[in-house]
Amino acid sequence: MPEVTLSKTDDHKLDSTVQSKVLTFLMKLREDDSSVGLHIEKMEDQKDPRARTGRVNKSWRAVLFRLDHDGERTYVYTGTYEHDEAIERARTRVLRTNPVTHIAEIIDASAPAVDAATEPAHVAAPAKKPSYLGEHGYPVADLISGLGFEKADAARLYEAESEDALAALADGFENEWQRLAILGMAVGDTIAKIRGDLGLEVPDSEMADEGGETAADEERGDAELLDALKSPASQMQFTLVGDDEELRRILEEGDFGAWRVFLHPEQVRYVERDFNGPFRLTGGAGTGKTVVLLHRARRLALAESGARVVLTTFTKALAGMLRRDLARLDEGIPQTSSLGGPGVYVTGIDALAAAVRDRAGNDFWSVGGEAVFGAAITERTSMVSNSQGWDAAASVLGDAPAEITNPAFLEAEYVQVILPQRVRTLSEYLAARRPGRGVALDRARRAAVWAAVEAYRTNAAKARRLTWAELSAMASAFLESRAGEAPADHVLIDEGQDLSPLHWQLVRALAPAATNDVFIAEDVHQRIYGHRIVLARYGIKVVGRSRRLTLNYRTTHENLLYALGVLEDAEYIDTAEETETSHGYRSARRGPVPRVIGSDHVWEQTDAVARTIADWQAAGVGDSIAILGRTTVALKRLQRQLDDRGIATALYGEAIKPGTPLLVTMHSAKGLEFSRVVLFDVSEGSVPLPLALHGLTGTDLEDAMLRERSLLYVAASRARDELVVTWAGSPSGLLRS
Ligand SMILES: Nc1ncnc2c1ncn2[C@@H]1O[C@H](COP(=O)(O)OP(=O)(O)OP(=O)(O)O)[C@@H](O)[C@H]1O
Repeated sequence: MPEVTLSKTDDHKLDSTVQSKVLTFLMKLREDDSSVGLHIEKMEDQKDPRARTGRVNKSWRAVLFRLDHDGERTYVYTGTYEHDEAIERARTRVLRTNPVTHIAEIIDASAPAVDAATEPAHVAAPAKKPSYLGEHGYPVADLISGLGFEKADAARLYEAESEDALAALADGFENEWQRLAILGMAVGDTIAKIRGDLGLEVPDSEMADEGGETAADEERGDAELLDALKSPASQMQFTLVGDDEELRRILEEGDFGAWRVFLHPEQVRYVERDFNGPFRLTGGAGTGKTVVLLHRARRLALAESGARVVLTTFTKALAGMLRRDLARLDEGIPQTSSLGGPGVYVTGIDALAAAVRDRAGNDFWSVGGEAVFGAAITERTSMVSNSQGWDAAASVLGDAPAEITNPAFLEAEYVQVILPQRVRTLSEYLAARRPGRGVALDRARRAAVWAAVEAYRTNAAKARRLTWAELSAMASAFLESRAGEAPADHVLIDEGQDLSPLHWQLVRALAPAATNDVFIAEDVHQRIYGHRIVLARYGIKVVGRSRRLTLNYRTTHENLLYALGVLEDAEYIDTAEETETSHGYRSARRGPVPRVIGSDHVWEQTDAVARTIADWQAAGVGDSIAILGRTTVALKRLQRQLDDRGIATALYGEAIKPGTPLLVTMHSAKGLEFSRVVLFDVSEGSVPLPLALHGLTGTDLEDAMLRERSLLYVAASRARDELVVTWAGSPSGLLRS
């Protein structure tokens, strides 16, 4: 039975009847390639002796390459085309191992070859106009002997006069590695970095000579090619199919399922590598961090039977998506619904604290109470948000300065200082360190704050309520008291930037320090909850153990630039206390420049939104449209107004007819993506939301402003293809002029 390796194709764009014929064809091929009806045929004058076509139906042909080794046969399927085009491709394309990088690639051997005698340096000489690559220190010889470009291709790239022109050329190249290398050069990566990103370990001395003869490479053995197909850089484009079901899924899902199969070599590295302690993967919105986490969770769960893997994130909704996507990735991954059980336990971080409580039984209230409150407490029956109860507690402070009577200040002090340090008495509070807290507190002020804390705790005890932050603190304390009985071997965290100190303490207590104990995906630019924190303070040391992903899979280049523009003018410090940069992000896809529509009046803005949606729907893009707004109230009002204009929409979470545009708050949009997005009412007075800044001063105010900026970035980075931003009156100060 032959094996089939699929290359990334555009087959999902084919008519569905042709697609189903392709599936039947490939299933038959896997069964028996000599079966009548497949018509596996060679071409006249074909450039690659391995090339074949196969009959999908009367008008369509599959283009294949046949490899034989050790009595085994493998077909590399490269797509289905109309008869004549298929014949032409099979005649002219060569599947080979790149002589420099050993990546498997498909080249067009009909392209006129550049004279082999031409010195590489002279290839670029005819370009009289300024060359972007030339001016940015990429010698043409390096493109050829460092990255493996053909001379003719290197010459073509040298003709690009700007970064944009260079990036635009990427689309015309047939192989993933070529497109990524070009995008890398467009954003200024060195050749060494590009090689590193592609996972090319071959030392320079082992590379082929500059301009090595490609004809000789065509004759390399099938065995070598089969080997090359397995390299990480080749696996971005080629995948060996395990069974017919997998074959069907890959063909049907096309681009949407690509994340399951065609990982970037860097993603593969972070999935496969073992780390001796915590590791942090950073990267902008859409750079595939969650995809790495999902694959890594699978890897860890399947590597060792009985492994207990916890996969967690900030919200319940995001955890639900992780659970769904893990099953999508591989139904065979054992998922467990109980903490401490073998398999992957996927849940939100607060639910994780609740799982520790439920597993612990009565001891939880005595051990946790003692550690956090100074004495055992009786069971609390009502779980409430961290903000609840501070208004009443603040009232005991009478006419103390506004800085410390502000409920948001008190809540932050409690969650960032008092609970993480398990401060139980006034004297402990007087001695507590308050790093990163802007408002200075002398003895008298600390005593006043402590009085508010005591009132808060007394009120909560009476009402038998507990906040999620307190629950986390108690859960960590409980786990610490049971050293040697930790319920997890590996904890993987998504959206790490949003977790609070108490969450990190919980993470630390869940899995003992060991190989692959903690793996964090985070993007500090997307911190929309909580405060700036330093991980090392909570026993998680990631300094020097952090890497960054830069290739954006989600949005077009144009949308990416726009979203990144929102971050300009602000400084972001990450959890390892390093300044986060947005430098080097790139996207392989192109699309229209985002449109900003300003209106004098609110009703004009609504008209503009209605027109935009109607245009998209008229153009047949009914699917995957979202309108993102700052608050649910504003979105509900807009929904009524759009309804009056004949545009039906649905609030996110409601059962809807497929194709209905969704109204989503910017917060809920985290983790989602849509083809077309309207960012609604990014006006002064709406974004930042005055209520989110109310009463805050000093660092708390700065932090809240940063969160508002991040929220806009999160929202802008949800659009895959098209982005429209609207405002009324005056634009938000967070929008770029
Ligand atoms: N190797 C890949 N091939 C194709 N698509 C990919 C790949 N990796 C990720 N994607 C797709 O890119 C999009 C973004 O991926 P993902 O959600 O993992 O990014 P992220 O970095 O976690 O984003 P965010 O920070 O915005 O949540 C998803 O649609 C995902 O399926």
